[in-house]
Amino acid sequence: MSWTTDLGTMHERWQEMLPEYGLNMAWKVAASLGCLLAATVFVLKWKKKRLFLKRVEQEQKRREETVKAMQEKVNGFKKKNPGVDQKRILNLSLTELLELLRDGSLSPEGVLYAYVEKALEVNENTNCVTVFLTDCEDQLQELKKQETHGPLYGIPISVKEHIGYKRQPSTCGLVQYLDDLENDDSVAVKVLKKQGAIVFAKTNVPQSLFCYETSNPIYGLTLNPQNQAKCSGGSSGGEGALIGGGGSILGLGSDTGGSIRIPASFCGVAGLKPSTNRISMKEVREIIDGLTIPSTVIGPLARDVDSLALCMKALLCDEMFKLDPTVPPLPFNDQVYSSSKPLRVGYYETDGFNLPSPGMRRAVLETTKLLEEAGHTVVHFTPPRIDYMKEELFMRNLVADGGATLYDKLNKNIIDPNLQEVYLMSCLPAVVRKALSFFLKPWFPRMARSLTCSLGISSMKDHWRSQTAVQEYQAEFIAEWKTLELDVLLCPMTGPAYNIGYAGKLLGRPGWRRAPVGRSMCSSPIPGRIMSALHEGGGDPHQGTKKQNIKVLSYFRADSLILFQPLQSIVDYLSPSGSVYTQA
Ligand SMILES: CCCCCCCCCCCCCC(=O)O
Repeated sequence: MSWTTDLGTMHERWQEMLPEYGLNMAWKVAASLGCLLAATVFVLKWKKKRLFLKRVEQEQKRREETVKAMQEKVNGFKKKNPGVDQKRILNLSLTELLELLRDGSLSPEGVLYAYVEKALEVNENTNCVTVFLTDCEDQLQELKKQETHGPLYGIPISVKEHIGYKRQPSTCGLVQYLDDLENDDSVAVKVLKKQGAIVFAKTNVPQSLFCYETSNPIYGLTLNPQNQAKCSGGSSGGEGALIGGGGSILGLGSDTGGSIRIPASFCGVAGLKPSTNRISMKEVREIIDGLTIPSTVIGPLARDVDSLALCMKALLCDEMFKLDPTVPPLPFNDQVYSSSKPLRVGYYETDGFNLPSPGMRRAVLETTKLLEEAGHTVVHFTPPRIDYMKEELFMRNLVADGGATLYDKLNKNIIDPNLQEVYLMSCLPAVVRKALSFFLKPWFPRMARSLTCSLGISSMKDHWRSQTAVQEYQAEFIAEWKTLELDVLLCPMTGPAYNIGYAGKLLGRPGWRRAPVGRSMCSSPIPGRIMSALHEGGGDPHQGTKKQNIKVLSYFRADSLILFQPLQSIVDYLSPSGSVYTQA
């Protein structure tokens, strides 16, 4: 064989091998790139998790230090003042406590440390405090400088975690906000201080606030103070647990779709969701900035209805109207509050969408009887088109961007187990949600509708249409209300408290099924608790009407919480009961 023939054969063989060799090579390169990519993703994820956990660990340490510092302050005070009767102080109602503070029988220090000591104990049992505010001694000094005693003189108060407090983060349970310390107090906190209150703790929230189970990867899970197998509800679950356990006499929470009302119900305390922008939202962190329908509002939680009214009276003052001129300058209407005129009370046991628990249904009916015996007129009320309101109006507007903002906020975090489903839903591309909705429709019509609503608003035209639909629904609700000439509406409330893990699960599955939640998710009711809620309303302050129209009927001993709602509150939030989205 000649030299040239050799070369020719080699060339031919090379030509034959090339495709195979090239293909093998391509596979190898692709596989290596894939491995590299996977390894990079893994390393980045691992790094992110490590950074996250490190930052969380630092925050937990900081939190522990505030616990220790507060314990030391309590010990120091008790050593110097051995005669202070903590038990007596804790048993006083807010009105009684204020009286004794004003006449000097009790000192603000004595009251503060009695509550801090109890709060430390409740926190130990329920994990409800995110941070103790160790500057409370400075606040006591400031209080001494005040010339007159404000309406909350010497009252220790707790606030929900996302309500701004200077030099503290407002995280909403999200790690990216841990280093974003507030430069100043929020308006609500400034007003509380001005009125004589001592703010001593910030309380726990669910991750992102969009959940009815108070749990997040930074501060952990908050338990129910009455029964540790139960959750405290959310999103003001830290407040509910602290007040329900006796560690605070008054607190501020916030509510978009039940976040004051549900923890109040679960923890056996009273709560008020006031009308939109009644209390300033300045320097209160919101998850979806710019969300106006539905809107978030700050409101008080306390042991009884009188304390809620007292807190509202104190907050609705010139100081707040001056600090935040967007808040309508309407003071509390005491005349309406203390009126004993018989009322026309509308009621319903179920809104036809959410099934009440048996205890709740019974409580509503027993309450109607008590109201009649007390001389009020009770009329049955059918809330109009609740499924439409909850799905098309509330849900669609809440996630008008299809969940994109929520996804952005959660994405920087380890996702709390209670938020997994919501997170997953917000990750799903629109086309997948549409397809899922289509296939699920015959078997799970509610779930299918929820998926469609989770797509949000697709265009400006759609947005205006949705706003009009909200206005039309409000008009429909008002018309129904006026036909029956109602003063107030008595509604069932979500509760009794759910076992741990269930309140969170409900969020990702709005409207999947009509499950007998009363039986499957709640077990025994909380016996003999005083539970009540009150709602505030009146003419639209922006339109210059004068009535503030607070109605407080009374409170009742029942095994379930009852909700009283005057008209404005309902129309404001499109939410005729606190049980929105909780019992699907
Ligand atoms: C695409 C994402 C779907 C997200 C579903 C969100 C459900 C919203 C529940 C509303 C919770 C409101 C809590 C509150 O009252 O502050």
